[in-house]
Formats: sequence, C-alpha cells, structure tokens
Amino acid sequence: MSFDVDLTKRLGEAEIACRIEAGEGLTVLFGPSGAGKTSVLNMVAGLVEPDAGHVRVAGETLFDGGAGLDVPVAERRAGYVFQEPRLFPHLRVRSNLLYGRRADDGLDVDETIALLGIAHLLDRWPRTLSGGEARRVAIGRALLSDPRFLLLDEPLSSLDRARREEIMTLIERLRDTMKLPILMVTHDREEAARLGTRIVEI
Ligand SMILES: Nc1ncnc2c1ncn2[C@@H]1O[C@H](COP(=O)(O)OP(=O)(O)OP(=O)(O)O)[C@@H](O)[C@H]1O
Repeated sequence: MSFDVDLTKRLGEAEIACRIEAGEGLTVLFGPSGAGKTSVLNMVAGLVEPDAGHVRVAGETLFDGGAGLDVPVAERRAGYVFQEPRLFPHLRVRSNLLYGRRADDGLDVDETIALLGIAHLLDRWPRTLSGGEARRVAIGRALLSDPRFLLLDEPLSSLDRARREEIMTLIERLRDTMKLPILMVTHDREEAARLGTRIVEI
C-alpha cells in the first residue's frame, strides 16, 4: 500500500479524523474548507503529531500512537509542496532548489529546471518572484530532494493554463514512471479526475 493512514487529531474546536487505504498511484484528498486536509498532510509529513492512530507509507511505519513510534520529519523524506511556497528568503532560487539535494540520482536537475520553466529565475531572490514562479520553484525543490513520497497541497493553484498543463503532465510522469506515492489536496474536480488514481473524501 502506498498510504495506510488512520488518525485522529483535535485542533482547537476541530476534530479531525482521516482514514486512507491507498494502493499505488496518486491519492486525492477532497473536502470542504476546514475539514482538515492540510492538517492530514502535516501529520503524514511529521510536522504535526496525531493524537492517535498510525501513518504508514510504502510499507514503512512513520507513526504509531499505540507503539509510541514517531519517525522524525527529516527521516521521513517527504517531498512537501506547501499551500504557500515557503521558499527560504535568504537563498537565491538556485540554492532553494538544491537545498534538499542528496545524491545525484533521481530527477536530473537541469531537466527538472527546464520542465518547470524556471531556468531564467535561478539567480533571483524569492521576494522578486510572482506567485506562480515561486510555486514552480517550490515544486522543483520538493522533487529534487529525492523524496520517497510527495505531499502536494493545491500545487496547481495560481498557475496559468499552459503552466498547469505542463505541471499536470509532470505529476503524471512522477505517478506513472517513477511510481512515487503521491497524496494531493485539490479543490478542482477536473484536476482530481485527471490525476487521481482514487479520491478520498474527508
Ligand atoms: N493550530 C490550530 N489551532 C486551532 N485550530 C486549528 C489549528 N490548525 C488548524 N485548526 C483548525 O483545524 C481545522 C482543519 O484545518 P486545515 O487547515 O487542516 O483544513 P483544510 O481542510 O486544509 O482547509 P482549507 O481547504 O481551507 O485549506 C480548521 O477548522 C482549523 O481552523
């Protein structure tokens, strides 16, 4: 199974409960605003600790409340594209992209840069980028960190049509060729239908 998740978490007034049993491919997390989709991604990434339950990705247990197991964030090796790009403001685009780079396997740096159309931005500071440019850099940074799985929080919002199309094609390739388990939040039905191997409502 790519994602085997069963967790609960109380956040303020909200009681979040989520169950995912997903085979390979891309799992879309769908649901109304405030349902807890981002919180679920944060718990799978290891940024927020669930109150109870378990998180397993590609057969490996990352969290198990009963067993007292909680694998630290860095060891989980999630490629996380946040809702806001969250680039490091003190690093130029090039350094942001290479921040999590491990060995020189996985995706090719130049090829990824070309695919995302960000070659002309490499020497820029994050504060000078448009929303869509920053988002593409954030996607590149996640992909180049040699992740074991991807967490995508509305990765295509704020992109124009042409760029959306290119990035959808890239996500399809990651899903089908590289076989990366992907958990993606989207509000867009068309996106969900095209990219999702399955849709989980929360
Ligand atoms: N730190 C916190 N303290 C209190 N409540 C919180 C906290 N974080 C999140 N919540 C609440 O938990 C619920 C889930 O939030 P979350 O951001 O996960 O929802 P979401 O489904 O991703 O929403 P959206 O689609 O609007 O991004 C919301 O009701 C939110 O107000």
